[in-house]
Amino acid sequence: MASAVNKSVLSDVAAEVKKYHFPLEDVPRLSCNDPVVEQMIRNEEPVILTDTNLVAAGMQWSPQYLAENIGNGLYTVYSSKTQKFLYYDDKKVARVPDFSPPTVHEDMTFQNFLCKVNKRKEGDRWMYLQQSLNDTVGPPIVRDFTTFNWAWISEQQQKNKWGALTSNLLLVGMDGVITPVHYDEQQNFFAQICGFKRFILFDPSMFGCLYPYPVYHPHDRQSQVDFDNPDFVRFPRAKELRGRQAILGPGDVLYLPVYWWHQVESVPGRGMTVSVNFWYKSAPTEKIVYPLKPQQKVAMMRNIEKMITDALNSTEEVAPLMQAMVLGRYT
Ligand SMILES: CCC[C@@H](CC(=O)O)C(=O)C(=O)O
Ligand SMILES: [Zn+2]
Repeated sequence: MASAVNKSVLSDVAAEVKKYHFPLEDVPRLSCNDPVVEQMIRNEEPVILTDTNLVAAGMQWSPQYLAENIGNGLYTVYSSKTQKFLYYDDKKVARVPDFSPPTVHEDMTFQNFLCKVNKRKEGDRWMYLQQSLNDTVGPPIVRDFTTFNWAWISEQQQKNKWGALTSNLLLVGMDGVITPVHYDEQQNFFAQICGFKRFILFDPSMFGCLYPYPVYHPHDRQSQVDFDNPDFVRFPRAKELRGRQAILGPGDVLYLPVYWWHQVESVPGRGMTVSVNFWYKSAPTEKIVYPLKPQQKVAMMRNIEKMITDALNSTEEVAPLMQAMVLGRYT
């Protein structure tokens, strides 16, 4: 099946998206039947799949269709003063006394969310609905959900020995919203339904150039580098960033490997976006093979940070202890 997204539209969108200080190479767009795809997924390389038919009847999930069919359940809607929706973990806020949450979240019906978006005026807060699909959705949505291409995606899960499907997040964004650069600890098949999303991706070995917040911080897994205004004094190695770009249109599915950094932008001027992601627990490490993969080193650094923070029972003492271990001895 040909790519549902028209190539000339994709090149128009590519010309519209914001440019940053780092070079970007295009992620390949391939048919899911291309033998190269199986190898790329096994090697944990990002790839855009143009013909999975993964979300099938979900392709009719326009914001209007969802408002008419999703029922009157309450959904999590984040609002932000800016276009950026920097994720924070509620459970870690207590550890950072002067932390001020960059977004506010409230539960509301889908209809109320859409009404607020349609009534929004210049200067009002930006809004982004992010809700795990669960059994509160209306019967038509449940029916559509059953038409997803579960045979194909379960085959990927089994072939790559991934763990359980942990959630399907329904993402409905205003035109122009941005999820700043971060990594997740799960494998992700990301299905684009409405509008266009531009992914900026960096492989896990770029950890040293993206300066994530400390593990105990509410912004754990998120980079401290602001791509719109990079602070090269605090974060000098951000100059070394070299990334990849994936522009997704309706029907496209991105394989986003675990620990790969990504910033996700709902392309301005192309309408509201609707996406559904599929998060899977990653495969357990069967046998340690050297040299270790960058992902394994990130997991190791996380465990060491957690262990030291818990053992010291103090966040302030972590850096002095690690500096005492390393400065003048290993550097
Ligand atoms: C809360 C998850 C947001 C999503 C990015 C986006 O579509 O804005 C993402 O980061 C992911 O699927 O991993
Ligand atoms: Zn993510």
